[in-house]
Amino acid sequence: MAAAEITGIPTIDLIDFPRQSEKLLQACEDWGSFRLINHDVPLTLLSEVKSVVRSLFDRPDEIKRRNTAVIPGSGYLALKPDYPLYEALGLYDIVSDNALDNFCSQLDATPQERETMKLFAGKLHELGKDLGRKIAASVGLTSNLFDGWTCQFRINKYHFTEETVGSVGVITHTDSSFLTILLDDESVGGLEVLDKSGTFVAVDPLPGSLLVNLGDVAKVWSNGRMCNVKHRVMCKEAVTRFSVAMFVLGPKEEEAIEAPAELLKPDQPRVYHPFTYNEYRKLRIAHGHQAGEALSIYEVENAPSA
Ligand SMILES: O=C(O)CCC(=O)C(=O)O
Ligand SMILES: [Fe+2]
Repeated sequence: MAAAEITGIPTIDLIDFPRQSEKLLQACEDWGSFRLINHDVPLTLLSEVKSVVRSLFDRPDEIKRRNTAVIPGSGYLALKPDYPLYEALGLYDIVSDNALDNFCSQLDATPQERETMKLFAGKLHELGKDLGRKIAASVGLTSNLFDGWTCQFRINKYHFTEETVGSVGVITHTDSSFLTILLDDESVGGLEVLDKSGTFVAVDPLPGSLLVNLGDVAKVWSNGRMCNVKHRVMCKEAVTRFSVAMFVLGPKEEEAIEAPAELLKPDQPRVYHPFTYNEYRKLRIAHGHQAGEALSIYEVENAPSA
């Protein structure tokens, strides 16, 4: 019997390392998106986080509006006439106890809700750092790649109804981060990633798993080898959808993002000039670029196009 055709994003089993190192690299290069199974974030914590998220969005409007942005786009995003299905709350710098406490206070979180968010932030931060080491190892580097990097949470609510089935929840974009760990909805689908042939592929829910999407910083760090996956969220059914994204953005402040020297070869010279994350984020927003187009500004002339 012919082998079944494999469709959809790859699955990475975190307890099968270093055996899956090559598969991880392939997933980063071919898709820029993969499911993570056998992570060590307890399932009970995942479902507690989902309850906290539902309850935070149920707060009155004036409370949600206290969740102001620390950097552009990092705070509360209300439903808008031209963007009517998507609402979000944000927490910039999940690693700082201060920022986490601030976020919880703004939203009048109960002590138990605070505890859940703190536990979840800690677990996801550790998972992020583990992925950083594994991605570095997959290209032959021994590095605590994400140590000291800034991480941001965005908590998403999609107001899907009968009338909105078939319309766009979030438009096609890339994440500006190195990578994003996503706790997607355990039962409501809608996320789609663009594959290499330019076709959107549905990412179906898999309860208990997490999802990783690589962003623009990963493309630069890998000298153009890894894919900053374009993705969008479509309304497929009339059920409210929730997700939580943790963006591993980039090194703090003035530290530049660039491909490490070990990844450069005589026939693979540097593709992008170094830049800082904040500089890039500002540029992306200023140009209204959503899908990594701003990276072209940093392209090194005459380098092979990525
Ligand atoms: O909700 C999702 O599944 C995806 C959200 C997303 O792409 C984002 O927050 O950048
Ligand atoms: Fe995204």
